[in-house]
Amino acid sequence: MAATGHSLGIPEITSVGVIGAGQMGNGIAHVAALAGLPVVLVDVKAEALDKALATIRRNMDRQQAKGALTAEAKEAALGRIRTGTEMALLGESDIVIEAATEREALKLAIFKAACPLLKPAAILASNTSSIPITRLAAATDRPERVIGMHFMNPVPVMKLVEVIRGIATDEPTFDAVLALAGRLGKVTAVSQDYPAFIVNRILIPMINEAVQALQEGVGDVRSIDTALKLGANHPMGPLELADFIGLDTCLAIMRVLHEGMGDSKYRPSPLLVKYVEAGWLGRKAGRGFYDYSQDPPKATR
Ligand SMILES: CC(=O)CC(=O)SCCNC(=O)CCNC(=O)[C@H](O)C(C)(C)COP(=O)(O)OP(=O)(O)OC[C@H]1O[C@@H](n2cnc3c(N)ncnc32)[C@H](O)[C@@H]1OP(=O)(O)O
Ligand SMILES: NC(=O)C1=CN([C@@H]2O[C@H](COP(=O)(O)OP(=O)(O)OC[C@H]3O[C@@H](n4cnc5c(N)ncnc54)[C@H](OP(=O)(O)O)[C@@H]3O)[C@@H](O)[C@H]2O)C=CC1
Repeated sequence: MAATGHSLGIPEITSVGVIGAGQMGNGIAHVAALAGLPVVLVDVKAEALDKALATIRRNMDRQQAKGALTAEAKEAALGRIRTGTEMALLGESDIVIEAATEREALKLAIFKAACPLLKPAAILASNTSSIPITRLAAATDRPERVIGMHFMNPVPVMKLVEVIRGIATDEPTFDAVLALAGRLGKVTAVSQDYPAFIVNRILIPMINEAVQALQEGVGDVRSIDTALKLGANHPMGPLELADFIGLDTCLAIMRVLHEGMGDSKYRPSPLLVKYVEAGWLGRKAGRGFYDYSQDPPKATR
């Protein structure tokens, strides 16, 4: 492990820990392992880890089929990923990137539990979509080494990492994370620590508006998605994208915006709330605005 030589002694990042093996956690593990970094992926459920490893292999197979990856490079990358349900496994990681469910109380509990197990110099990053980094940092023993490292979904494909400094985040931590993002082949955009940062401050209210338009009957699911795909050249319609992100995550982000900005223009659409209450969370649940038990998926309204 090479030292960077700055006064706080934060090491150059040569190993990565990831907490939460859902769609984002598996993507972050994927790109870090492909960049040659040893990765430890931790989740509360062993089944989530098995599923994540299968997803990573499937996505790497796809890259191999396209000629972007050799079989040897794929096996080497997969061999760099260790998984487990114990957070103590993160004790050797230079950076730990938290990618658990978008719930502030859960993230605060994870940060509190993780700190005593990490190297004193380890950076603690959150992939949160919306929760203030300063608030998460304040729950730790190292607020200067806490930072937002917000990857986009699907991580292996999307170029951007949004980097968010909390009020206490120091320069070496910021620099180390910019360097890591570069090593992962990503381009960074720096956001101030305001609710939902840049991408989701703009993207999620658009999705919420699409759900509101659906609720009001302005158009059905297909009309709304077709309108934005062909009318604004979006790769996915807003309802298809909401299903892809996860409706629980979209709702959690709208709630952070609503509370954090104190402005009624951010109120979540009641129909979005109803879908989440029904457990229709999108692709990961098999049903959201589309029903994925059918091929092609069938619009639900
Ligand atoms: C909520 C938050 O906090 C922040 C967010 O992330 S918001 C969400 C941001 N993401 C988006 O907006 C995604 C919008 N959608 C898209 O860009 C595209 O639909 C998509 C890239 C996901 C898929 O594109 P597509 O053309 O429909 O599908 P497909 O042709 O199968 O895939 C395009 C490429 O991505 C690759 N790909 C797709 N999913 C992949 C995955 N999970 N892993 C690895 N590669 C993947 C494909 O192999 C293909 O690669 P090539 O270009 O080398 O051929
Ligand atoms: N979905 C998206 O498009 C994007 C999401 N994000 C952010 O990334 C984070 C993860 O989102 P996403 O991957 O979509 O969510 P998922 O629901 O796919 O995955 C979250 C994972 O975290 C696990 N988890 C829950 N509690 C713990 C815990 N205490 N310790 C370890 N793991 C835990 C969950 O397990 P279980 O299922 O058992 O609860 C699940 O496996 C969120 O903060 C989200 O806002 C950021 C960018 C894009």
